[in-house]
Amino acid sequence: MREPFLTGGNDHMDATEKDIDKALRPLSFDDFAGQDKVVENLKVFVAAAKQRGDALDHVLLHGPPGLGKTTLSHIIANELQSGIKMTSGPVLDKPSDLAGLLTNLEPHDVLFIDEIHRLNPVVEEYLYSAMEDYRIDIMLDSGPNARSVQISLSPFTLIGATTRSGMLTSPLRARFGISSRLEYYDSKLLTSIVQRSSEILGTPIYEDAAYEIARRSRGTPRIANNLLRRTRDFAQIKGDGTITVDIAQFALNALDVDARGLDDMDKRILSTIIDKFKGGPVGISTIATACGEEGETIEEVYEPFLIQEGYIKRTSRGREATEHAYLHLGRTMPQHLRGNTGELFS
Ligand SMILES: Nc1ncnc2c1ncn2[C@@H]1O[C@H](COP(=O)(O)OP(=O)(O)OP(=O)(O)O)[C@@H](O)[C@H]1O
Ligand SMILES: [Mg+2]
Repeated sequence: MREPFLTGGNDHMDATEKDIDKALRPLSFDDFAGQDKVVENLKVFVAAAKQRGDALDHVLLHGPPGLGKTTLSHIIANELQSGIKMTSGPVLDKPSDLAGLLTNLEPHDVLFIDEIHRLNPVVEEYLYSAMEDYRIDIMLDSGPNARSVQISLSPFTLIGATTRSGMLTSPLRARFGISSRLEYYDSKLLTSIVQRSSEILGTPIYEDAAYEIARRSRGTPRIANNLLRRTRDFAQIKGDGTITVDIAQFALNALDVDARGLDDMDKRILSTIIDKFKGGPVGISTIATACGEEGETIEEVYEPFLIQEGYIKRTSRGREATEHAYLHLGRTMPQHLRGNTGELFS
């Protein structure tokens, strides 16, 4: 398993870490760095809905973990000056769970459903009429006494977040009027995020040190903030509390984050493809078994970055390591594999 602080949400954190996490979270569009196009559009849609006195249309936010989907949802609710209720796909077990949440919404409130690709299909059916007509039909009793009652809901905005938009059913996807994809951040943006976070934490940091953390954060603000927190520990214990580039390099090496931001599991995936499967093509489930990780996690968390950075290729026959991956691991790509460009197939 990958170090938990690099991947998942904040479930593993203790109270203080959660407080820090909260303090670092941007609260308005203006605090939110990057994703310019997404943010510009959302600003317009929010302002227009407010001006008309309507609920904002339903929003789907998709993209790899840690890029700001949950953060943006809170920002949207803040900017709408509306309340927000949070839940997640796997938690909504029964239609009554959903009905309970929906009937408690005030007009124009936001209902945030994380991991919306993991909704129970029965619950999902109920969501359709809620999204479309702001009403739900609930069955009372069963057998001969069964009857359905219709409950009207306040106009609300559903914000769905997912790392796997491909797994959404098309009826659900079609009910989102707004769909935004978050992309990985470049090092410059991440540098400014690291600088902002250090300021909030009260930790002095040199710009080159912020950049060092940024460029080794897999394009992901959550990872940048986590690496910053750990680097701050090293600065406190091994230095005078200020984060210099030397401290940053020392900390990142100690955390097994390499010069390109690849961590232990990334490297394990690449070396598996190269050493065990002669560079591929090899299927994701085979890679997963060989690496001792869930296939889903590899597909959601690791692979998108490795593909974007050009270390692996998805072909019709599976995943292949690129020459870039061979070089990064200090290997030479066999002559017969060079120029063997598999077609992009997803
Ligand atoms: N644009 C940004 N500017 C500054 N900080 C950001 C930005 N985006 C995300 N963050 C920080 O990164 C952390 C992770 O963001 P968030 O929890 O919103 O990601 P997510 O996309 O919901 O991830 P997951 O898919 O794992 O739920 C947040 O705590 C926030 O502080
Ligand atoms: Mg989230």
